[in-house]
Amino acid sequence: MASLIKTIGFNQSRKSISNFLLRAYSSNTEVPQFETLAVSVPKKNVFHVELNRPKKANTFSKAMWLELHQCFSSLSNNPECRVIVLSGQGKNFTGGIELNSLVEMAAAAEELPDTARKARFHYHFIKYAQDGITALEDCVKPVLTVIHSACVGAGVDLVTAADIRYCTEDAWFQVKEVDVGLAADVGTLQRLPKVIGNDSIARELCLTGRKFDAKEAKEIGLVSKVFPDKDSALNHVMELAVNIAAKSPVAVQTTKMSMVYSQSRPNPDGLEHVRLLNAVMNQGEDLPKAAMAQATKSPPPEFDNL
Ligand SMILES: CCC/C=C/C=C/C(=O)SCCNC(=O)CCNC(=O)[C@H](O)C(C)(C)COP(=O)(O)OP(=O)(O)OC[C@H]1O[C@@H](n2cnc3c(N)ncnc32)[C@H](O)[C@@H]1OP(=O)(O)O
Repeated sequence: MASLIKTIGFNQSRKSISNFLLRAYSSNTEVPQFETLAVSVPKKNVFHVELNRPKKANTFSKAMWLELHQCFSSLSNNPECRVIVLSGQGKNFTGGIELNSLVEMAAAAEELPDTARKARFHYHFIKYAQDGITALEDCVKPVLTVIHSACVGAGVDLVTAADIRYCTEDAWFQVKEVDVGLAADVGTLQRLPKVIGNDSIARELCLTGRKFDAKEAKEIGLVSKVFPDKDSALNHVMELAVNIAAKSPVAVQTTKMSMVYSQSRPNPDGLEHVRLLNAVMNQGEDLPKAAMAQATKSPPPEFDNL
């Protein structure tokens, strides 16, 4: 390592040295590549997924729905990945669905000969889009989001499928589907009321499509913290991600699975689910290792990837 640093040269700043080491570290880790998403590994076991269509306000193209599904499914199965940070590149988090793709979808369905075939086409397209969003919830690794500027339409569907949401002071939100002639169909109507725990506010936001700002998002519980800007939000979220990534992946991932399962089920079902999960997971090495460290006030132990 010393010779590696020497070759970088003395005139480079500390920051550029750490960036170099970051890239060197990343190159040893398998990082999936996509057209509409940028994936990097800024910290050990922490993957950063960025919506990457900044010139088009990170709108959801047909490819983006599929790539979200592929990306979060692959990270769910990647043992190196313990926590995922999700944010957007450029000026906005996302402007929602690419409006021309909605028009194209309607036109393609119109080409079909009858109602049954048109309906089946719409059904498959909606499922295709839903799968891109639900992939965040199905992913067993926690997904922490940083939302800045516009988070419109499908953006709200996306962030309500994540585990933890932070935003910047300039963030604003809009469940805009009703204004483009649609009932939101990729998750907001199901998840937003549960996320904020207030059905009346959720219905008001979904039925009116009115914009709301970061302050209101915090008040209603859509986001848990508001930061002055994207850099400070990302710095904070990376610290949080590192903290979670250092914990037992068995405990963290089982916690997420149990909370997702229990979100829309009666408590007895959730309790049975976690009983069955822990009947298996408690046989792993993480429980005795972590419990012993706590009991003896030892430094936190290291855990194997899962
Ligand atoms: C089965 C799937 C069901 C899913 C349904 C989902 C529904 C929805 O998401 S409804 C919401 C649809 N989105 C909108 O109505 C937003 C429209 N856009 C805007 O309001 C603004 O563009 C925005 C606030 C997002 C950003 O404003 P800003 O001033 O920062 O940038 P712009 O110059 O307006 O945009 C930059 C370029 O991006 C293009 N663009 C933005 N949004 C969309 C969009 N939704 N669809 C297509 N293109 C979009 C914009 O035209 C600019 O492109 P260019 O002119 O080539 O520079």
